[in-house]
Amino acid sequence: MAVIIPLVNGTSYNTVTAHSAESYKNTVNFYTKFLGLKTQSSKDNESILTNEDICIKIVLEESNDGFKLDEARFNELFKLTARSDWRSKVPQSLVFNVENINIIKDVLIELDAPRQFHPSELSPMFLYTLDPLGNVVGVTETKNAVSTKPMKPTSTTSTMKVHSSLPSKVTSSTDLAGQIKTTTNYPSLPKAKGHEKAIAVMTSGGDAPGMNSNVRSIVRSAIFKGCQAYVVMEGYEGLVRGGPEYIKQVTWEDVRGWSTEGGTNIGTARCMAFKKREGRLLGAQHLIEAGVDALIVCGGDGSLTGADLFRSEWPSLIKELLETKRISEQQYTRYQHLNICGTVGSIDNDMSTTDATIGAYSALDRICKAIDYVEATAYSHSRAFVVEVMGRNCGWLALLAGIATSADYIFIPEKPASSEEWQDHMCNIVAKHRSKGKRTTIVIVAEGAISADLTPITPKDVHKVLVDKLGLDTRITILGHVQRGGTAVAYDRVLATLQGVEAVNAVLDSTPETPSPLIAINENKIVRKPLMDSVALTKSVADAIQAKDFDKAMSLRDTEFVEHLNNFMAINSADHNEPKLAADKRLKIAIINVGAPAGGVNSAVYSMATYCMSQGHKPYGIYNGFTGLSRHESVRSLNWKDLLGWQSRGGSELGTNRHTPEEADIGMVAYYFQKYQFDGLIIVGGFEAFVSLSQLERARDSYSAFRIPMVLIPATLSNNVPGTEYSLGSDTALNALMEYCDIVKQSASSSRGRAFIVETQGGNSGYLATLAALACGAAASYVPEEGISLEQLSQDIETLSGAFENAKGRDRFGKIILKSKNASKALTTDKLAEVITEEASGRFDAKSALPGHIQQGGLPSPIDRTRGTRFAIKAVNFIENNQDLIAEARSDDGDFDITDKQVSATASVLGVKGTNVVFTSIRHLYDVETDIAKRMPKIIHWQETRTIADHLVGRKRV
Ligand SMILES: Nc1ncnc2c1ncn2[C@@H]1O[C@H](COP(=O)(O)OP(=O)(O)OP(=O)(O)O)[C@@H](O)[C@H]1O
Ligand SMILES: O=P(O)(O)OC[C@H]1O[C@](O)(CO)[C@@H](O)[C@@H]1O
Ligand SMILES: [Mg+2]
Repeated sequence: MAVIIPLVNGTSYNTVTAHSAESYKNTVNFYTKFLGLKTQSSKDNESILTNEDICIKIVLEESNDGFKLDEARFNELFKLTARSDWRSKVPQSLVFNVENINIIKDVLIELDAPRQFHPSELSPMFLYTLDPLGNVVGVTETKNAVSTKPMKPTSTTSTMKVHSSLPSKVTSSTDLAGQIKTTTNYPSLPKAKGHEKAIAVMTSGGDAPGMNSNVRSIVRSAIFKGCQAYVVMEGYEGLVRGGPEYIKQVTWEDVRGWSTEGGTNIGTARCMAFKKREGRLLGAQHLIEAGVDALIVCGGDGSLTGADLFRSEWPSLIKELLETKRISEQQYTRYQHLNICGTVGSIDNDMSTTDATIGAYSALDRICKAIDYVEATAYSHSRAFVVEVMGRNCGWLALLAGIATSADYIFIPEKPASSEEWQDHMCNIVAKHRSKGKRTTIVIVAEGAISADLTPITPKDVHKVLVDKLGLDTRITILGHVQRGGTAVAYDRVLATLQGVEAVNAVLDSTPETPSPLIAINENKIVRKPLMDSVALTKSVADAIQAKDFDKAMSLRDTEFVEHLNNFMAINSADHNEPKLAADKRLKIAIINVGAPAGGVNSAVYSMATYCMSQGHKPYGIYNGFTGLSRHESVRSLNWKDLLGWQSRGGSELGTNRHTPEEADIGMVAYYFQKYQFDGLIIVGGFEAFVSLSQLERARDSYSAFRIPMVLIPATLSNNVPGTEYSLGSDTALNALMEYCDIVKQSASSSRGRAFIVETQGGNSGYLATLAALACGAAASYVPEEGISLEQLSQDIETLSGAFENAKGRDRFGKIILKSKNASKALTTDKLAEVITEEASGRFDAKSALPGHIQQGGLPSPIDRTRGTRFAIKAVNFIENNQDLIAEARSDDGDFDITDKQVSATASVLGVKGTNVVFTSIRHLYDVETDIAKRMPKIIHWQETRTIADHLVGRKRV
């Protein structure tokens, strides 16, 4: 056995996997004792350890081999003496004296120079392989890919640089050379050998944008893992019909370019025959005839209900097939278990246990754009519009569109009212909005909208009420199938791609005992859920609606759905209903933008203000950042009418700049905080906003005006704010960049032998480049976290040349490469294009393409708008909830004494982490989790995405 001990520089974190409880404990001890790392967080089977330079995650996996390393052994193996520059300001360099290397047994050390040095400064990386007695039997110089050859033990003492690597598992020393460069900690994609399964994918039900990305990802992941990939054409219809025309084996090339295409290229259907047992019997027979071992179904609640039924009936189906001699004894034995998995693809977002279904955000995007357009003509004529959106049994599209466009009223099946109630309620709200000076009225009706007695509410019904009771000039717009059309938004492409990879993993992990999985997303994490439970829960919502138990239906919907609905009702009734809170609970809350503009910032301000109004608080806007405040006292009370339309606008209506309070004059900032007696502050912005919050928190000792709850809503296209995996604006930016890439890719395709190098913004963060590469199927991406090594560049040019030669003038061969502006100081984007063209020696050429500030986006994406609302309301709640805590810290004589807990709870960053939305103390984030010099969090949450993006385009890593 061998174990790899990785160390990593500050830009990322590595995962060390221990395979027994004891080695887990010892590994943790090792890092804490010898390297002085501190526990940042820990669970039973996982510890994250950091200091200012390193962040390592140690994970205990199930013991598979009884492998152990005890502490004494570690001591023996590693007499590590940290050199004096260990904690110096050379964050990427960790230098140790490693003694007694010749007695190292079962241990492999990857030795290398730090990652981000200029290639000319890099020393070679060696890979030592040791025999069971601890002798070094092989050394591989991986930089030049020198093959392993036996050699004598090396000297007992040497000074070496220990390089980062991300080994995900303990592996046999014999095949380490192949494994060492697999640097992933998310869904680990082993090399293509060993699995010989045939994995089929189908799309079913209504098509949804993103289905093609899902199919592409499943096909390529399956092939990558050494499986055969099949597609079932036309949904369940193809299963029922069977044969090679409907169940086809496909190749890597067959799905080229699919991620940019809307609809589903393998066809879909609503198949009545599959609802009957005879249809499913035929389906089982055809799957077995085609030799398919596993089926992945991408479809909505109906399709997955069908899949679940198929799975549960499988034993009886194959028994019948055997008895009627439609399959052989051998086939019966081989296909005992139906290996099935669901990836939820439907625009309706009506499947329980997942926050989003593939296609739902693309449909929402179409809806919001349409309503933004309608809004303009409604304003011109001062008209009302009734807009019908899709969603047969689910109001998600209508609800989210209601929030994203600040519609006046929505009708959804989950929250019906009696006929009289809804008429009065709607007219009341619309009339109040009109009386306050609003010229437009937008009412959104879900296709499945009903009243409390289950009678459908149609756009015509609503139209009649608006005309008859309010006398409004009213029009109806039915959006129809436009909502399902077009290419997928970035979120859906990424979701579909990651879910595809995870679905193949799940299928390969599956045993006859494993419940069939459904691949879901919770907040920002791809997770597996039992298909059967998800189907049952989804059905129970529909049953509750049919039984008119609407409270139950609502309680069975995801908590986020309920949260969105409450938020919509609160901001929609702002300023004309009686405020919720008693007078003594009402606060003065300020909001400010800091940093570059980002999509969703205005939504946050709009929602913060309207929510404050509904609660009874007084919202203030601080215009033009901290300099606006210190120089011009730019504080204005926010009023409802002035904010109309902000929800849908790009940029920053408050005005923004990058100055922190200290740069602006923190004394003046404190003075105005005192003058206006603010009870809480919400900062919306990126890294400068993060630094600003830290400055204000640390200045509480000197300025009592800052002794109030303060919270940061991250908003930056760089998505580099510590404490969160998502920042407002990053989705808008990703979509703007993706659309740009699709266009240049099309141009490259038409020119045949051409690649475009697209330069992305994002400072030192490679987030945009990485995610856009995944969404567009880019041939490569270069990011600041990795730099551009000449070896990798040569390899990429080689791969591209090979691809162009194979293309032989066919279409869909447009190539793009994403490059973060800061990926290399020496290689500018133009230079890179020149170098590639030169090196390609006429086989193809490269051109640079600079989207620049287009990446800030025009209209904010629905994701940024609705999350802006959600975060703003959570931020106000944070300020409300922490008033008492900070009051405790203020003593009578004006001294300020605050515990860590109080800091943490009263000055925090709101963020999405994994499956949760959390508040994290600014002091902790600043001191522990941030690389201030690089303006980056130490932990890069999207690291794994790079590996997947590379695998799916066949990029070879040096
Ligand atoms: N209860 C069921 N038993 C067997 N098959 C089913 C069942 N429900 C649905 N299916 C199969 O799944 C297909 C698609 O279902 P449905 O039309 O409800 O769409 P969906 O998957 O919910 O997607 P969407 O709602 O997005 O259109 C059906 O045409 C049928 O073939
Ligand atoms: O395209 P079809 O078969 O008319 O189905 C329309 C239905 O499909 C969906 O778009 C997806 O389920 C529903 O919102 C809509 O009611
Ligand atoms: Mg459905």
